[in-house]
Amino acid sequence: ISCRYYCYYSRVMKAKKITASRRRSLGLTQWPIVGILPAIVGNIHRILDGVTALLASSDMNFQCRFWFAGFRYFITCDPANVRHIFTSNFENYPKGDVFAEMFDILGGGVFSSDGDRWRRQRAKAQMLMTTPRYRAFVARSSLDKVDKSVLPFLSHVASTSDATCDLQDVFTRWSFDTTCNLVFGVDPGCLAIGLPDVPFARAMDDVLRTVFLRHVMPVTCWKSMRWLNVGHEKKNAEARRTADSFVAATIASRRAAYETRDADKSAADLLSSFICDDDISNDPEADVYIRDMTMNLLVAGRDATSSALSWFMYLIATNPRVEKKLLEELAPIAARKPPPCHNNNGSAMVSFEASELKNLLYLHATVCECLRLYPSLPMEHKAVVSRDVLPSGHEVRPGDKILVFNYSMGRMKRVWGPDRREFRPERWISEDGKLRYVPSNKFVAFNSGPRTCLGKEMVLVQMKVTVAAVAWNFAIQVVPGHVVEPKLSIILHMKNGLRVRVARRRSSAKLQ
Ligand code: HEM
Repeated sequence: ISCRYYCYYSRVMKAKKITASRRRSLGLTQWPIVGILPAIVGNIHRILDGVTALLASSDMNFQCRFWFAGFRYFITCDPANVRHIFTSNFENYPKGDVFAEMFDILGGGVFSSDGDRWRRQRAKAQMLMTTPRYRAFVARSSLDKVDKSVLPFLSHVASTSDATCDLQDVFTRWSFDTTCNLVFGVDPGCLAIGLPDVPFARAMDDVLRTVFLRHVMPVTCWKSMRWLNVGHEKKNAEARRTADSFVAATIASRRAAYETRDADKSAADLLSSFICDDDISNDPEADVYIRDMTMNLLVAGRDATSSALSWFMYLIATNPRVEKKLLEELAPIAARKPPPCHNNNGSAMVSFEASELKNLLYLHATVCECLRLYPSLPMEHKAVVSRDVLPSGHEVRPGDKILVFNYSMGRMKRVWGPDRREFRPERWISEDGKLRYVPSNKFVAFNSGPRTCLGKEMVLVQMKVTVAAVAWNFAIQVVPGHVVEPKLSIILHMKNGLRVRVARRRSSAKLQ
């Protein structure tokens, strides 16, 4: 971001009665010509906490612009504005063309499209993802993956001499395999002892890295690089070829299987459902539609889920009080399982069915609390169609960009109270022991309004099945000295991974 950063942020600050000394304490001195650009560049490594501090001091909203490029940004984490932008005046705030271009990997799929196209894609995906058959498939395959991959892998790590691994890498592999299986009905086997290199997974990493760089580079710059086919844009083009050929080959072989009647008629993965759907199959553009839809679900699901799992295990490992309460909640279910081989993984390890975990209040509260503090998508991007005045009193105009900071929302005193920085699942439980209702414009981890995450129910099942089994069977400890901090990315990954020491729990030690 090598530009003069002009903003009328100072006017907003003044309006909000923020003193110059307070601004200086945030490192936000207004310099002549360059404005607060030095502060932004100097804090780029901690941009999420920097923006959070700024939002906390400016009543949860501020506005700024890059004059040289004609960009105006409105930055917010105000629940009233979120309700307005995501729900009450939804039609005025699409994702916009720039977003669709940055995410060109998604084609015209549900995640990046707007208007009627988005509506049709969403309705179709929602219909297929909410059937009892698909829900049962999610529950079954999540448990299967835990039994056959996650527990054996961690057991192997625990038996090695240093017993350490990067848990974030484990969950990214887990998530890729699981999402591929749910979307394509194929498990690429990324999470296996030896951690094999899978070209499709590597290609998806390269593509998403490029999407992030497109968010932080001037548009003309990355577009020129794309045109010249150099740097990360060149790598991206190669990665897209790998990803597209995997998807095209998978669609072609599944279609062939259906045509020769070799296909597994009981398959519940989304690709099979799309191929069997008459509306989609009769469309002359069916393969493009299926390619876009499946690629969108893969991109939407994979990294968000692995990020959530990594932060969950980090929070449990560093909060023994919460870990103990979770194990106490799981203990009666584990006790009901017949000894000595408690489940279908052939070992003495215990795993839990989705149906057994469905009503566990503390487990649910812990997942929500984790996503409050560490939402997998730390910010969201909206365009403005016509002039509007937001509930905060700020005016936005066509051409403005709105960035909603989900990460900051979870850290606002006015939204979550003075203990907002504490990891305290109890805040989700009411005095009468029920789950407390929290509106989605305040808990934005899964978005709010008509574009609410389509994978929400599915991911809650996957997360609970996985974290319950890992926490019950293994004591996870962050390797001393390992620094855990957010990475600069569109997904809230950990910059240095999550280096942990893994030990099998003895039954007698589980509740100590
Ligand atoms: C912990 C995991 C997840 C989190 C925190 C999460 C969060 C979100 C958020 C914040 C959005 C809105 C993004 C935006 O508009 O820019 C979104 C959209 C979406 N998510 Fe998720 N997601 C997760 C997992 C999944 C999974 C596993 C799937 C399905 C495979 C999925 C499918 C979608 C889809 C299709 C959309 C687009 C909805 C639309 O625009 O109408 N998500 N998700």
